[in-house]
Amino acid sequence: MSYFSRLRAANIPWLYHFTVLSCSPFLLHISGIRTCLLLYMILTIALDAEEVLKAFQDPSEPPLIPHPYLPFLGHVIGMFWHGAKYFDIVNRKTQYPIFTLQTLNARTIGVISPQLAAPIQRASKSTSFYGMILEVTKRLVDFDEPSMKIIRWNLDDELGHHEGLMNESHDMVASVLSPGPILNQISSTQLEKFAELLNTMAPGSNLLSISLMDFVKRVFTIANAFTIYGPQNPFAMHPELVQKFWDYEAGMIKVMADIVPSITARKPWLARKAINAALQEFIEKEHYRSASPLIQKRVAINLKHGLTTQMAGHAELILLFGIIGNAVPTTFWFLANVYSNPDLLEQIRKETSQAVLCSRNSDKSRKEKVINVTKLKTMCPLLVSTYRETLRLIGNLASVRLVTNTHYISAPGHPSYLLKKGSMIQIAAGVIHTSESVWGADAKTFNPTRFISSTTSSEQFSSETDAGVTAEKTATQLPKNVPSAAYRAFGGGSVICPGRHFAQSEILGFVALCVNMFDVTDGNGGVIDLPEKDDGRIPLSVMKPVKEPQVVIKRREGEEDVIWRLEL
Ligand code: HEM
Repeated sequence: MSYFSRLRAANIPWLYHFTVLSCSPFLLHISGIRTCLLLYMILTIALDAEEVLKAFQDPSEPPLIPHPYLPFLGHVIGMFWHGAKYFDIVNRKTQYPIFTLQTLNARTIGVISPQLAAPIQRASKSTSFYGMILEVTKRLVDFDEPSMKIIRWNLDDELGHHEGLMNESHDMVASVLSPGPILNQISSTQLEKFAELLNTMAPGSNLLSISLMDFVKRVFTIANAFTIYGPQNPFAMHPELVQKFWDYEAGMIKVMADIVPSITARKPWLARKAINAALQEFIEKEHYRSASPLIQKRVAINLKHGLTTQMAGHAELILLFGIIGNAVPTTFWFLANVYSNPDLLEQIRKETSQAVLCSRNSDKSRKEKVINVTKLKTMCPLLVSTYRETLRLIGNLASVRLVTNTHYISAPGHPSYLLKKGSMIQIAAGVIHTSESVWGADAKTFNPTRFISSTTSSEQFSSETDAGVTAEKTATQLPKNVPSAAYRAFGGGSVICPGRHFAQSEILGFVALCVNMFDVTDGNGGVIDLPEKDDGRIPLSVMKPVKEPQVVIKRREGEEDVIWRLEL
């Protein structure tokens, strides 16, 4: 199709333009014609520009969807207004597997098809994750320009080798958090810390009245800080920072907007200042020397490449967010899904009892129960499947990539698509996770058995530990016929979340411990209501609830004096 035919076919009111142009000389004076034509030109450019861009687009590019009322700005406002839901809104109208949105002077490519997501996340040589997130990170943690220069150096191997701070740090994090002895050691410390904290939270017949989210926040922040950052971590040295971290987390978008944040985002901005100061102290006083290998190596890399102690401290803020920012809301939803459904709770209690070992403590005065997390992964398919299903329905964080080299992608059943250098890609996890064509007619509903396979030979979900024990039913990575790129809770490709193995152990262990230790009810002793998901925010992590439920937590009857432990 020639450019001319494409222009003719575009959604442009040619008759209106022709009428205005041909009638204005007869209706207006010379000076009036000039003003009129000027106004007309501005209006035309403004209103039809995206249609013209669409007509001149390379036919192999993902089709451009012009905004119906407000070119250049309309889609940007839509994304801010509707958050991750915006791709769903656009997709419902167009049903394209991949499309382009003009966002100011840039192009955002929305990917709705998991078949096309697969080659995109594989093309790590022509796309960049860091190219998209570094500017956001700079604003989030308050990096200065000299640090950004160090961080940006050879970011995507553009100098032909794999050196540089980000490359070294990425490879180190991926290696330390991969299945193996270091990860096992970190996970074991974390599980022991969870048990130590929970044993003291609602002891004996005491009742703990608390917001369910605050309960998870408190335990996860203290335990993760201890496990990853060591006994002299900033939260142990300054306990008031636990609340401040979450004050910051709640206002990250406002801080990131960076419009006089000391006024427009005062609470999160002040909270960040306090945490950053404590992180700087953590580096300057060398408290990281007693932290996990992950932090010891990370700080060493950052200092070696020339970050100041202050900036090396700031750098930890983004990792802290990576460690607890997703794990906390995920655990909240996992608990909410289980405690709001008495049948599921009963089944999970029964199933996890297989992984509980009973004994007596050293002086034989109290009963001790130990939950083995390796057994949870291999013998408790319902627990594992509920975890994965929980993540499927709350994981709407788009995988973002910047196209660094113009290239084609292809996938079975689709034409080849041209992705041009400079375009920003967003693989729309939220849309893919709830697509009926991918997950079946019940795609939008919670089905805790979705990831259970009835065959004994199916792929085991547990990858990091010895999966010697097989159950009759096993939790599978994916239900039959669902392509692997359709499960996007942890992203995909070379930057797939390196913390996913750690997250799985800590979350399965924590939830199994809670269901075995506690009854969790609403204020009147009844079953808690499942809160509504807030899917209208710009997501930086998995979805949050619209309202955080208040709950009452107490030890299960007959179990009041048991000492609980978790082991890997
Ligand atoms: C349920 C919990 C978690 C979820 C849902 C989650 C999700 C994600 C997602 C979606 C990404 C982006 C990947 C992409 O765009 O392809 C990511 C990256 C990352 N996550 Fe996680 N995450 C979780 C827990 C953790 C934990 C516990 C850690 C650390 C111990 C961690 C460390 C990281 C890091 C360092 C990255 C950046 C990867 C890179 O630079 O290559 N995450 N995570």
